Amino acid sequence: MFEEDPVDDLPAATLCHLVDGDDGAAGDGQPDGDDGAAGDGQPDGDDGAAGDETLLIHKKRGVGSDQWVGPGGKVEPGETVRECVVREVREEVGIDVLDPEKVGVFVYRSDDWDAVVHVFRATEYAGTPEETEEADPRWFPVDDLPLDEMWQTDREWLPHVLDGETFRGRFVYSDAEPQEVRIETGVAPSL
Ligand SMILES: CNc1ncnc2c1ncn2[C@@H]1O[C@H](COP(=O)(O)OP(=O)(O)OP(=O)(O)O)[C@@H](O)[C@H]1O
Repeated sequence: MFEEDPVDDLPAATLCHLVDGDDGAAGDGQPDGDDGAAGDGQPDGDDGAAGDETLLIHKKRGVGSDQWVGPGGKVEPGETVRECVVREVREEVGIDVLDPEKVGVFVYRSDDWDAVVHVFRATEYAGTPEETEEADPRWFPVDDLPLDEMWQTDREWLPHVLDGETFRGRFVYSDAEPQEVRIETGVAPSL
């Protein structure tokens, strides 16, 4: 899938999709939010009524600003992708992800930025997500994502990732519109 891309020469970036179920497994030992209020930094969930939720950020700046996206960012020199995703989630929303697992990878090409994006899924974290200069976090039900305000290609792979599947993809954008979309699911997310 990436034969045409000199992936070793592309900048690397990460994304984290934190999934919090209603089984009490995730979180920091505190009760999950129980008032159902959106944007309280707590997943709904310990009343058995809600399904899984995932943490998205409304990005205030940088690539993809003004959209909802998983927390993440660019890999720094000398850093592994796993170290990057842990650092970026801490910087952007103030929590520590404890069990990030790489579940996907995609090559992104556009008019002004190319990258290899490493996608992680996590279910365990410590702390409470908080708004920062970079990001406004909010929990969304996995079956009610704000897809109209996300990268268009997220809809191709994010439901698979939230379902625990792996994927590889290649997305070419021009004028903020996808021109080429290739995806394989159920494959090792190597690179
Ligand atoms: C179809 N294309 C895409 N779909 C979904 N997400 C995408 C993406 N292309 C880039 N991304 C993510 O966008 C962030 C950029 O990084 P960004 O936040 O600008 O970097 P970083 O936090 O290091 O910021 P500074 O450069 O220090 O400002 C980073 O998470 C990266 O994975």
